[in-house]
Amino acid sequence: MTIVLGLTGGIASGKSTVSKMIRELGIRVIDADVIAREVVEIGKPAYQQIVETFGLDILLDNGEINRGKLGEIIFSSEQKRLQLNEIVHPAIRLEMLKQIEDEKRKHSNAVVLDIPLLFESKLTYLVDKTILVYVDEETQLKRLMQRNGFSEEEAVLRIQSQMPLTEKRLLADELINNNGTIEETKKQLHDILSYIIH
Ligand SMILES: CC(C)(COP(=O)(O)OP(=O)(O)OC[C@H]1O[C@@H](n2cnc3c(N)ncnc32)[C@H](O)[C@@H]1O)[C@@H](O)C(=O)NCCC(=O)NCCS
Ligand SMILES: Nc1ncnc2c1ncn2[C@@H]1O[C@H](COP(=O)(O)OP(=O)(O)OP(=O)(O)O)[C@@H](O)[C@H]1O
Repeated sequence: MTIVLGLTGGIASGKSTVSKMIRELGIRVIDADVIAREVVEIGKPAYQQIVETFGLDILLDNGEINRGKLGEIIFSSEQKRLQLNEIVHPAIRLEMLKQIEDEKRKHSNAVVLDIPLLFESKLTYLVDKTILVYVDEETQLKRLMQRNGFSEEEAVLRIQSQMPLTEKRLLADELINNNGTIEETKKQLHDILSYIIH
């Protein structure tokens, strides 16, 4: 039996940092953000729908989607964000399901889905257990501004487009507090995995 773990968090809460640690243990991680990029490549059905919905202005000179520009649009309008979600989420979900099935066929002990919107998109049915990487609001804002070079306003808009981490904490099976050092986070992860995966 392959156990399917859902790794989630908020924007810049540390999911990628934790998923890298998981990969280092030899466990396969399926990254929803990577899949989200692949399903909107030129020529894919979702690409066409995005251009029809948001117009040619959101394209770069080479025809690819200008992610910075599309981000500005969808993180400042809930209606636009829901429109984009409706276009891309079904394709992301299908691809994630396919990759989970691949891993089950290989009889791996465990596979991890790294997916920021696990709770918002009600996708917990895909996984056996959920692990939340959380930080306090101040740390989240600071790390997001630093990593992406966003102004406070841009960073706040993105954080507010997701379910608050305080709410996600009530929904998750396991919690990793990532306010501290990388080593402290790694220890929590190892403790959780050694208890879940035998
Ligand atoms: C708007 C886009 C083009 C911005 O691209 P960009 O390269 O700047 O950011 P990236 O994709 O790396 O996402 C960064 C983080 O933003 C957050 N985020 C992304 N999309 C959304 C969304 N629709 N709602 C809430 N938060 C989101 C997530 O925490 C994600 O980890 C891109 O995020 C996108 O296509 N989003 C829609 C698909 C989606 O929902 N992805 C989230 C995982 S399923
Ligand atoms: N414990 C930590 N101490 C200091 N910095 C950290 C820690 N954990 C993560 N970071 C930094 O915070 C930023 C956000 O972390 P990371 O990219 O892992 O978040 P994420 O949840 O994957 O983000 P996203 O939702 O945008 O994909 C990165 O710049 C990362 O290097």
